[in-house]
Amino acid sequence: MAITLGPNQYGKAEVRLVTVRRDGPVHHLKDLTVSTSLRGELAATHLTGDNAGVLATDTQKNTVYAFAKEAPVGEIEDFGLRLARHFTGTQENITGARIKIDEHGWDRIAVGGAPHDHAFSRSGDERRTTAVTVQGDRAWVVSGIDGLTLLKSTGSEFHGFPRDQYTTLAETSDRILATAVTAKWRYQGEDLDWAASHTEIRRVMLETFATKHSLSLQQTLYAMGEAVLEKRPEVAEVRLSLPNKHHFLVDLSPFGLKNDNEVFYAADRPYGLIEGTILRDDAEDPGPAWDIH
Ligand SMILES: O=c1[nH]c(=O)c2[nH]c(=O)[nH]c2[nH]1
Repeated sequence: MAITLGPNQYGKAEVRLVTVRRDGPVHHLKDLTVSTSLRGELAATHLTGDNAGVLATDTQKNTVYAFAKEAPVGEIEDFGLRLARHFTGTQENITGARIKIDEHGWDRIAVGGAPHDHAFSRSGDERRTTAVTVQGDRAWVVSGIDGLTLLKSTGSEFHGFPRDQYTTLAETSDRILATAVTAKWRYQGEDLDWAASHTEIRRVMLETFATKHSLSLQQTLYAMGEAVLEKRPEVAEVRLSLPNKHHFLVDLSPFGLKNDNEVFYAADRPYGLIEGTILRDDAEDPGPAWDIH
């Protein structure tokens, strides 16, 4: 039996980086969680412990902080591309790099109705994300949204599903539909206005969730991805992971009360998990863009 080293990568996970841009009295915050992963000729350290080609994960973390000082961080996609190209361009045996970045939002605190110069409140659970992969001369950018919780209180049905001896779920023509969106979209090209693209993709997905009458969360998932591809030519492929955050009608009959679709129990777990990919049939080869672990 022969044993070999399979695919591997290494890096520093979840480097917490906060920058303050001090342009006069109005400060600008960036709050990022950055993870680096390097790939390449790394057999020696695994097989013999020879670390001559291992750029320490501590150095990778320091590079993130130094880069944040040396130039404005800017959009997360650009920061990721700069870091990835630095690692592959300066370490002989490092041929590939993936930089994952989550951006946490902050809102200015309103004081007397006016946004404060330097006091902020966290925007909530939603994060803007990116995963930049550089392999040789090529780059792939997959950006997205995490933790965007949505709910519609009508305009959702679920019926017509098979019934077997284990089925108890009642058919419904009017239910709450709620989810927490994890979306990832693969860009074609990298000379893009990342922030504007993110804003528009988010808007299209939200509008579709709100306006598409839903016969299943699967149908809503497809509609959201399809709308993004129809409206945003820079996107080749959309992947969505949508937990079905069940809201069960509470049985009020023991109290002599009728529940007219008004009182719900918001279940925590288990939850349905609906996942899917929507893509252009003429999209260019995804390369290593998705092989994320
Ligand atoms: O939109 C839904 N899709 C399902 O596959 C499913 N399964 C289930 O129990 N409820 C729902 N809702």
